[in-house]
Amino acid sequence: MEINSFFNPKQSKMKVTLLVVGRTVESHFIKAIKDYTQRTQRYISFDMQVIPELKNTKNITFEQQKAKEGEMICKALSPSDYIVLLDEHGKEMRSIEFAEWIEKKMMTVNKRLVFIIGGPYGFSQEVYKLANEKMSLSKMTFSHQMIRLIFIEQLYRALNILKGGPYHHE
Ligand SMILES: C[S@@+](CC[C@H](N)C(=O)[O-])C[C@H]1O[C@@H](n2cnc3c(N)ncnc32)[C@H](O)[C@@H]1O
Repeated sequence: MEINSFFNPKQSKMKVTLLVVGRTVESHFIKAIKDYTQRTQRYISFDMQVIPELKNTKNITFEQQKAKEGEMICKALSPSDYIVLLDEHGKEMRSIEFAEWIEKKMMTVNKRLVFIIGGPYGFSQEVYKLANEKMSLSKMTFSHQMIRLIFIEQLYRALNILKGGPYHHE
């Protein structure tokens, strides 16, 4: 990849949102997510939007939980959003390929680029139908809490690659 150290992500109109289901509960993830969020915000407009977790899930099936979470995910989206589901069955990329991908999106997406992490049982069919793309961060499955940190670190890494920074070594 040709690294463009003059590239200025702040000039892009694109806003990146990471949409998640349920608050982050573990303090070690909260701390690290905050750190990588702040680093990422030096480069780009980025926020994490949290859909409140469902209450009393013991009395409903996994499918019912996915459907209810799916309804809330759909409500949080708007027709102008470019939607990417983080999904273990999606397309895999190397970090440098993800940097190139995000650079293209900065030039073509003028509104929100929304990455979505599913709840503990994944996405409902309604959410899959809205997706523009599906992206995998590994063939392995991570918890819906842990993948937040893994994704934000990769986003920060991609932006640092585009700026020609020292964070990524290949
Ligand atoms: C515990 S996983 C759900 C697993 C569920 N069996 C499924 O098929 O989606 C919770 C969420 O974390 C995210 N996730 C977990 N592992 C992932 C991976 N390797 N790549 C991308 N996203 C992942 C996805 O958004 C998923 O909906």
